[in-house]
Amino acid sequence: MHGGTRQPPSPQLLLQKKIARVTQKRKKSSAISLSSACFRRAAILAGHRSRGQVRSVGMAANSRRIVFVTGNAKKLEEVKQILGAGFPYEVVAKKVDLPEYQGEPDDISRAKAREAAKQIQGPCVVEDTCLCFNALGGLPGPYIKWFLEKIGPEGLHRMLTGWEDKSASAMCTMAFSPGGPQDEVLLFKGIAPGKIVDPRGSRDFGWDPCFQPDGFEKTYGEMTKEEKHEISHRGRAVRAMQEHFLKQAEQDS
Ligand SMILES: O=c1nc[nH]c2c1ncn2[C@H]1C[C@H](O)[C@@H](COP(=O)(O)OP(=O)(O)OP(=O)(O)O)O1
Ligand SMILES: [Mg+2]
Repeated sequence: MHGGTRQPPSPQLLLQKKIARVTQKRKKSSAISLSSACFRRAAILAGHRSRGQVRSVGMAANSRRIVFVTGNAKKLEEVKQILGAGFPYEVVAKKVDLPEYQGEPDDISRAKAREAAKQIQGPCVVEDTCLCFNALGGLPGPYIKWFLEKIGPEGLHRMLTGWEDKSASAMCTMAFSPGGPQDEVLLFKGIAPGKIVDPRGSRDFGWDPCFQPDGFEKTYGEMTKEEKHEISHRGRAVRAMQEHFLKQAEQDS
């Protein structure tokens, strides 16, 4: 790099600019709400609905909401924080205890989104979180919830006693269903590499105290929320989803 060269704008900054642009455009055109346009577009893209049919996906034409279906209040809090005030949707939570499916993460997220859409009778977003220990071939992976519940963050750390490799990755898969049982579910993934450590920091949220992301000396539990969201599995996945809907909104407006 030559002296004085400016750093390229961060992905967050670019995203904020896009949000501002789209929000501005929407203010100018009151013909159709942004989210409605996004959801309709997603349904069309999914290939199962023609332009004429998409209103039946269950999204009111003037709605500006994304229904996020989860049984976990902490996830909801984080998703809202990551989307931020600039996001032109209201995130509406629907607390449903969805089944804990087995299998590969993508299949689990798709099944979860379809089930959620069936239960709420309309388009929605769900997410599934995995914590994968490399020494264990990716386990506990999608089954982390039960491991955490039974043995806590200390136990997760102790599971790797006897293994030199403490590396792990946190993975969040956001899944959007346009609403219909046959509709294609769109997936947005975020992965954060790191390692499993003796727990440190806040015990507020799940396995946060025993996961230390690569490049940091702090665990998620020791980070501020802003620090965590900048690099976390969820931060990455939510921003990928946000980008997608904003791009669609820009094309639609
Ligand atoms: O950023 C995180 N930091 C620490 N712990 C976390 C995080 N994100 C999820 N977790 C925990 C919650 C649950 O014990 C398991 C994932 O299981 P997962 O099925 O995806 O979540 P859940 O059943 O609590 O909520 P949902 O109703 O959305 O399925 O890891
Ligand atoms: Mg769950």
